[in-house]
Amino acid sequence: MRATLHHLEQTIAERRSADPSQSYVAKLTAKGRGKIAQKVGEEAVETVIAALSGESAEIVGESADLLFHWLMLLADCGVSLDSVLDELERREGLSGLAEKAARKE
Ligand SMILES: N=c1c2ncn([C@@H]3O[C@H](COP(=O)(O)OP(=O)(O)OP(=O)(O)O)[C@@H](O)[C@H]3O)c2ncn1[C@@H]1O[C@H](COP(=O)(O)O)[C@@H](O)[C@H]1O
Repeated sequence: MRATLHHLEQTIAERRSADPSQSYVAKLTAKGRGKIAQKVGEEAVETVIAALSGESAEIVGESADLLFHWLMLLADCGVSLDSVLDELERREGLSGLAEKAARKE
């Protein structure tokens, strides 16, 4: 999971400055952060609709679109994927500590 997302993060970083006529990443980047954010919102809504329909293939496809556009938004904001994954791992550690504390009570 980490490796796939990191590879896509790297690809996006490389394609941002490509020829917009040859690259979707470059084309959307050129439209600005507002448009990238809008795409994230649209793909999130499409993922929700797919989830409510219960169609696994739709959920997979829309989730992939969402993650891809979310990575594009992170790149545009200069935020690394690692910083988000690190935050999730920090929270996992916190919940582990909370569980240990609860067991001691
Ligand atoms: N993972 C993706 C990926 N997922 C979705 N998309 C594109 O995202 C677009 C948005 O989907 P929509 O259904 O909203 O289509 P749309 O109607 O064209 O949307 P609008 O832009 O018109 O709003 C589609 O054109 C898809 O082709 C992607 N485009 C690229 N990638 C990855 O990015 C890499 C670099 O792509 P290029 O920049 O095109 O070289 C590729 O090798 C892939 O690994």
